[in-house]
Amino acid sequence: MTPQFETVDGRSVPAVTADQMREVDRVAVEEVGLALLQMMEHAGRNLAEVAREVADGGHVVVLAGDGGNGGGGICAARHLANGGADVTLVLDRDADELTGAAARQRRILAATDANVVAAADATQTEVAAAHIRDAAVVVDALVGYGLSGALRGTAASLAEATLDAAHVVSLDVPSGMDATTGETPGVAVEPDTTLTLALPKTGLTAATAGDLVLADIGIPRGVYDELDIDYRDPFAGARRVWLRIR
Ligand SMILES: NC(=O)C1=CN([C@@H]2O[C@H](COP(=O)(O)OP(=O)(O)OC[C@H]3O[C@@H](n4cnc5c(N)ncnc54)[C@H](O)[C@@H]3O)[C@@H](O)[C@H]2O)[C@H](O)CC1
Ligand SMILES: [K+]
Repeated sequence: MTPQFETVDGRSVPAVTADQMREVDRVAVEEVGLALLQMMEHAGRNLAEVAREVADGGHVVVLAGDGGNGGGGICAARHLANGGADVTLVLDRDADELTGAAARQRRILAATDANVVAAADATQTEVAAAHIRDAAVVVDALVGYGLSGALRGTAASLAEATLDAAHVVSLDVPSGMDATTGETPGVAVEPDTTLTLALPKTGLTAATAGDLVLADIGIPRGVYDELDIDYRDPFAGARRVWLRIR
């Protein structure tokens, strides 16, 4: 049965599959003119605020992959560093292997004093695991709704290391979980908090998502109307709202 989502004051919020969310992104960019980096900035800012609240001055470790999810995580690392937080970015590959928006975010981050670990080999993955163990909060931005099959390689090792972390905040969905079905074909992050973007994903459950927060990334209602998604603004002027899952 598909879970039902509502705000804490009882407003129902529709859930979308990964394919529907890809369509939302496509219409937002191609037909409405929003840029991916605009939406990502709102994602990263919201994520940084949530991580900062949990960290309460402690060390924040941001795990990032090469897709849109990783780009949002790297953007959050910048906002955390700008605000004076003690932040380490852990990449699941060499920095020069990043592409697209993630590479752009990495380039901008270089102008901050954030610490960066590229977990491209076993030694660096062990360094990253030690950071994860010592962190007040770990931000999981390895993979979002673009997951394909069981989590592999360094991303899988880093996800495994988060299972002992003090507090994990996942971006959009827990990495390793299928955003549409909620299935975990291999290792998956088990977050305390999930910050999901624009609309909740159908695979999120109370058991897998932890506390669920919905972040506004600036998508106008015309995008949802175009796709016949029954959207009633859940934010009421706030940047993010807590959701209940039934
Ligand atoms: N409007 C929005 O919703 C926005 C969403 N954002 C975030 O972007 C992701 C979706 O981005 P996409 O690039 O399509 O995919 P992902 O980042 O989720 O994943 C691609 C990334 O993951 C690697 N990967 C895939 N499967 C595996 C696997 N089994 N093992 C290891 N690695 C895997 C793949 O190689 C790529 O590197 C969405 O969830 C949001 O979080 C934007 O940030 C803002 C706009
Ligand atoms: K994630």
